[in-house]
Amino acid sequence: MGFGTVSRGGSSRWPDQRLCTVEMGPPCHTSCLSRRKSSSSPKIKVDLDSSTGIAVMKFQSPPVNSLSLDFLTEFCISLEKLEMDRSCRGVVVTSALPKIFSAGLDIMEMYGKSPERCGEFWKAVQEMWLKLYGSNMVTIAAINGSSPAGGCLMALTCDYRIMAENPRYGIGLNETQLGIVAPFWFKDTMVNTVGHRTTELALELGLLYSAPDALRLAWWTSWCRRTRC
Ligand SMILES: CC/C=C\C/C=C\C/C=C\CC/C=C/CC(=O)SCCNC(=O)CCNC(=O)[C@H](O)C(C)(C)COP(=O)(O)OP(=O)(O)OC[C@H]1O[C@@H](n2cnc3c(N)ncnc32)[C@H](O)[C@@H]1OP(=O)(O)O
Repeated sequence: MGFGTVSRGGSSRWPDQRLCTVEMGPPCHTSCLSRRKSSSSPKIKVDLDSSTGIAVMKFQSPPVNSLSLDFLTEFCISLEKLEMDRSCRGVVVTSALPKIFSAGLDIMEMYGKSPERCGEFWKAVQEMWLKLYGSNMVTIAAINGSSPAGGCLMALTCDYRIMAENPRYGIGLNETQLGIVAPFWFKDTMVNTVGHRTTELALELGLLYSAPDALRLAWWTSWCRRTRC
């Protein structure tokens, strides 16, 4: 499947300044509650605070938030709904599970399935990327756990990234370590963030980075010491 032109940002919902901090705590006052809209699908929970215009999209698909066809479909529908809500200016994607942001593409979707099902799955992967990359909202990945391969793609596709520091959390396009090749547009998304040389090395070796190492290579807008964002 080819790609059309992707528009990125360019709406009044974009702030002029780079966004460096994200308020992710509970509502400060009960009056805030009335301005919160929540929706939940089996794998994704969305909370939109209309007073700030910030939505938090939490992945809740145990054990590892793998990107199955169902997950990707729910993700695209949730993002579309936020896109249509003019009160929403930005969205934070994060995980409700401990230790895992997303394990990437669901391996079980790529094994023993019919060509039709494979086609549907692959289209959903591309759709996720197109919708996230082309979003008019400010998109932020709050990476509170491991994020290999497709999980890393999702984070790289956002405008900004913040990662929790924990030596057990790794992020990267590690497909080479798995004996598969990262598709060219996975690679391009990484090049856009960290440049050619770093991407070349990372993909050749299938590297997973810790938060401080990734920060050194300019992956992040910010990082935090708390293990849970
Ligand atoms: C169909 C395609 C058709 C056309 C496309 C054409 C071309 C495209 C070709 C190739 C695509 C290339 C792109 C690939 C991108 C990807 O994302 S591939 C997926 C890569 N991800 C991984 O390999 C992740 C592997 N998992 C881990 O490293 C660890 O599980 C993780 C660090 C995430 C968590 O570790 P831990 O907390 O110790 O948990 P466990 O390892 O014990 O795992 C718990 C259970 O979760 C299952 N699981 C883990 N990862 C996945 C996954 N990606 N998909 C499905 N299931 C997963 C794991 O098996 C355990 O299950 P169990 O409890 O044993 O039942």
